[in-house]
Amino acid sequence: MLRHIARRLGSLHGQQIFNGLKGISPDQLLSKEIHRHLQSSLETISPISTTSLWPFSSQPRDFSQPNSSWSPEMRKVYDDYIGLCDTDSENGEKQKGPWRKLPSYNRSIKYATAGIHLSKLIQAKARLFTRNVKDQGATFEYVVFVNKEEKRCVCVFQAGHLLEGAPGHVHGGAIATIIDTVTGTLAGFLSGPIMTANLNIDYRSPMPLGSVVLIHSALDRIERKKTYITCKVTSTDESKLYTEATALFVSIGVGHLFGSRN
Ligand SMILES: CCCCCCCCCC(=O)SCCNC(=O)CCNC(=O)[C@H](O)C(C)(C)COP(=O)(O)OP(=O)(O)OC[C@H]1O[C@@H](n2cnc3c(N)ncnc32)[C@H](O)[C@@H]1OP(=O)(O)O
Repeated sequence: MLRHIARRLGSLHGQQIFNGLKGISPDQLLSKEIHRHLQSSLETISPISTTSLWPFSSQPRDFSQPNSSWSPEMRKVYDDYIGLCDTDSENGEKQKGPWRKLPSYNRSIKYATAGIHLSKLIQAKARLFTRNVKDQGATFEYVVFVNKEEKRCVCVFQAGHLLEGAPGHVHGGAIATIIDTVTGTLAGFLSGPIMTANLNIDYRSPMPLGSVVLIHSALDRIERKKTYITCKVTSTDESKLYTEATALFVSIGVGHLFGSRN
């Protein structure tokens, strides 16, 4: 079964996992041995900072590209950060910038289900929570820029009209969702595969629907398997504080995703 899973992962990562499975007899497939093989195979896989985790297509759609729903404010902040990313100079040389825009896809690996077999229907329809509404601008419009050297990231987030909680304002759960996403993206970028263990949020000011805000996340510390991230949500000029948060992410082995705690 796991050999089949590795094949279905396809492309780069699946092939690397599959190579790690060669020579394993069928009765070993569900043993602890398999988790060790998967783990050592995954150790050869580049972290998400260098390659995409997308296993289905060589050209997935990046949902964090500008679209017509973006307000001028969203577009301006995006352009400002793009200006701080790597650029190609006129003579064709790459100029290093401190920031990097991360791509954002709307699906993840469908077999990573902690051992629960998903129906074909769910496999086909599963989508990332923050990217599952087709109507552009209706929910989460966001793009994450990461600064590897400073171990921090900034997300430019435009909160759509379907995220209403208190009248005219963004739902606290939607704010928690985008904070979990951004802090989790940074933790994953720095520490590899993680899951959220704890998220503490202080809501300081109500956020009007349609707002464009910055979500600043930074590494606090790493202790063994634990990656602690701090987070502040502000207006784009940083004069107004909307939300503060701290998050703990725990590193997981591939066995955690495939149904064991190894
Ligand atoms: C592509 C787009 C990407 C977007 C990013 C999305 C990020 C979003 C990520 C999520 O939302 S994940 C979904 C929500 N999270 C979960 O469903 C996690 C469910 N919980 C678990 O699977 C496990 O409890 C968990 C992985 C969090 C911890 O696993 P273990 O309990 O096996 O951990 P372990 O026992 O090895 O503990 C490791 C350390 O973490 C500590 N720890 C674990 N859970 C903790 C907790 N809740 N609070 C504080 N400390 C905790 C634990 O005490 C220990 O500390 P020490 O190293 O000091 O001994």
